[in-house]
Amino acid sequence: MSSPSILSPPSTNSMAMTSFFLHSPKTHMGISLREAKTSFSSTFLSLSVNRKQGRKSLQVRSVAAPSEAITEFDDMVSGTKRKYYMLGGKGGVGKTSCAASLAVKFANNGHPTLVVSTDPAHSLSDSFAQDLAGGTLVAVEGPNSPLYALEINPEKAREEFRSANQKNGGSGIKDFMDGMGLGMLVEQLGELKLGELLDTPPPGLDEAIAISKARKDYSVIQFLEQEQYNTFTRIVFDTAPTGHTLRLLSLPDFLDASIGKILKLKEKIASATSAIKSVFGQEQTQDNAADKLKRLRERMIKVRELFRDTDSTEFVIVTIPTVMAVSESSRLRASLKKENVPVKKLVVNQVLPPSSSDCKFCAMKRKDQTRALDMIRSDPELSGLTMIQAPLVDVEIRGVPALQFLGDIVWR
Ligand SMILES: Nc1ncnc2c1ncn2[C@@H]1O[C@H](COP(=O)(O)OP(=O)(O)OP(=O)(O)O)[C@@H](O)[C@H]1O
Repeated sequence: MSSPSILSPPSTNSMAMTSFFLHSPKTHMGISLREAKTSFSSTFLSLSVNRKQGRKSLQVRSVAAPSEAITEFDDMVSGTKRKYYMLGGKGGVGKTSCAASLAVKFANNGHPTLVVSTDPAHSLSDSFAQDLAGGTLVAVEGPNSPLYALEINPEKAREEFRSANQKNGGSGIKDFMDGMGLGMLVEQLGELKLGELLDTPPPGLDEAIAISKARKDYSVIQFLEQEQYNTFTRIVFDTAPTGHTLRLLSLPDFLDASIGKILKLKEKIASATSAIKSVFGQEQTQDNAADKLKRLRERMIKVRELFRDTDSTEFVIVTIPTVMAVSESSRLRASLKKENVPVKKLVVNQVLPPSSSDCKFCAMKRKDQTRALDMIRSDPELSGLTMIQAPLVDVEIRGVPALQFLGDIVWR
């Protein structure tokens, strides 16, 4: 089965018109652009086929159906206050495609947007068909408003962390933690044998590194605090598969608790040293370490609040219609609930579109998917979420035009 390739740049007018040149028109299993017209009812896709240089030019115009005057996407796109969208779910279900298509759609709707991948197995570069590696902000070409992407590499950062940790005297750790924007923590905890503490990294540290990134300019805290990021009104996270994401989300709590304990210890040590020093008549050297730690703790609380703030943050679960993926999504939703992370939507990706001429394989597959969709409807964790069904399409979703096409189907 040969995949059609997308060769043309997108049309960028406000009617969400997408123009594709397709080599082959459709396959049996996935939705062809023509089938999209009848399958996913709240968007009407009016298609016209032109002959141009021997290829078919297909124009897709999407118009909101009257019954959906206020759509889910209207809600997501409205307002210039910054919003964070975190997309997560089981490996391979389409998190990156959905996150990238959402970012493109935000940018095409006037939002300067940043899309960040915290998945160790990055596929943002593949998804945008552009090299985004290197751990710095890279401009994505194509959308109407600025769209930047950032791939954070936790594996590499962890290696840096370990080798830094093995250096003598703790300066390596200090340099590395400085790079992560946590240098202050090292300075203040120098006498508490931080090296030993860091030698046995607590759960969630990988994610701390991933999220704070080797360059402090790109840590989540920086996104919150630095003026230069004020321009981004939408930040979309393509998160790592479920387990990593949960650890990441519980991290602010973990750090909060750890810093709380360290603070108490620090205060005890400070009062003990000051008692000794006063006996020997030395000047009291109680530094403001405790204050600094308190400030760090407050910043961590800010991050935690961000994850839990229903006004600014939403975690979108992405799944596919299989029993295994649905079961995992249900567990993810339960864990997110426990963490008080707001979840409203469930994207069910790769749903077979209706067809009057199913082959045996397609009919079986459809039956399977119907069972999984029913499972979602009766699942106590998932049934309350808004279900967004995204069709299995017959083109590989790569590059801005394809992402724009997917975005116009999924995010309505
Ligand atoms: N609706 C769809 N129709 C057809 N193909 C799709 C669809 N959604 C995603 N894909 C394809 O599925 C593959 C996996 O998608 P993607 O990389 O977005 O998943 P992921 O969940 O981010 O994966 P990972 O967990 O490995 O990062 C890609 O080749 C992508 O093009």
